Amino acid sequence: MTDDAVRVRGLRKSYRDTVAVDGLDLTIAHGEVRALLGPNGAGKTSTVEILEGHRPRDGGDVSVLGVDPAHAGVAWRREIGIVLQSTADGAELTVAELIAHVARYFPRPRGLAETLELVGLTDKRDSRIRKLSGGQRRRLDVGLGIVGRPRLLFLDEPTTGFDPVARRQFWSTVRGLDTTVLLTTHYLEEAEALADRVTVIADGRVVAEGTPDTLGARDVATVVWRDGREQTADPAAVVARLSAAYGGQVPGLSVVRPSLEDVYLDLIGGSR
Ligand SMILES: Nc1ncnc2c1ncn2[C@@H]1O[C@H](COP(=O)(O)OP(=O)(O)OP(=O)(O)O)[C@@H](O)[C@H]1O
Repeated sequence: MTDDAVRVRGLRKSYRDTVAVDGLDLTIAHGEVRALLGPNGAGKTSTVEILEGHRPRDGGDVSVLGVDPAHAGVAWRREIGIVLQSTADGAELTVAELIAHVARYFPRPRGLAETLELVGLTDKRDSRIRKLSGGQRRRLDVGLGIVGRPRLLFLDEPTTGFDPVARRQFWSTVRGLDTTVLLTTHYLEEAEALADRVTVIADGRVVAEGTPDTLGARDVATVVWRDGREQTADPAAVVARLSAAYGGQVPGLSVVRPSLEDVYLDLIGGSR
């Protein structure tokens, strides 16, 4: 086992004249939840499909669970869980039947009850798949992705079309998993809720990487008061200083931190 679940160096992929991935580096530690963010066409899907072994690359080094996906076999594939954007097939089967069916492909699958519990579908075990709501189908997709106990789970825009309640339920499902996760999403809130680290991609390259709290100098706050403003990583100290200077209340005081969306839009600004 290598130290990292994913290690990518100088990844390149072009489609005819379009450079989709342009020298991308990515390292994901075991157990980490990593979010991949970027505008439409940034190269996220191309990158993820190369990591999944579903797309050939033009250049660069790729190691996923210690193996090059371009030459990986069945044993490696069983350690990978993939939840695509499409929804589950098998509309006439029940939830339990489909999960049990998929479980047979794996050497040591999770039990049916545990899988249903993890994705919040225990009540739906005997429902036909065609009768599930969109959000329930998506949870079933995740159930199918984790039933084989993958060491690495790919989630591609997992909550597109979810209502806010279903989205939060889904987030708690993902937080309950004990596996490395690579998540692509267009929801900044989702990245903030789930990811240990965030990688922002634009034009096929990494433009920023960090924790959701510190990405793009997000930990720098602006202290504004009636007579001035100051940027600082320690707003409490600035407020204490001002308070002493004004002898108590600081007139017109506010402390503002950029949202993850603010820093994200700033980071990709040049690529649009
Ligand atoms: N099969 C393909 N043939 C030709 N060009 C492609 C193909 N797949 C992707 N591209 C192009 O490669 C670039 C990167 O696309 P990719 O799908 O990797 O981006 P993405 O970040 O996943 O975008 P989105 O957020 O829209 O899903 C785009 O310019 C896209 O048009």
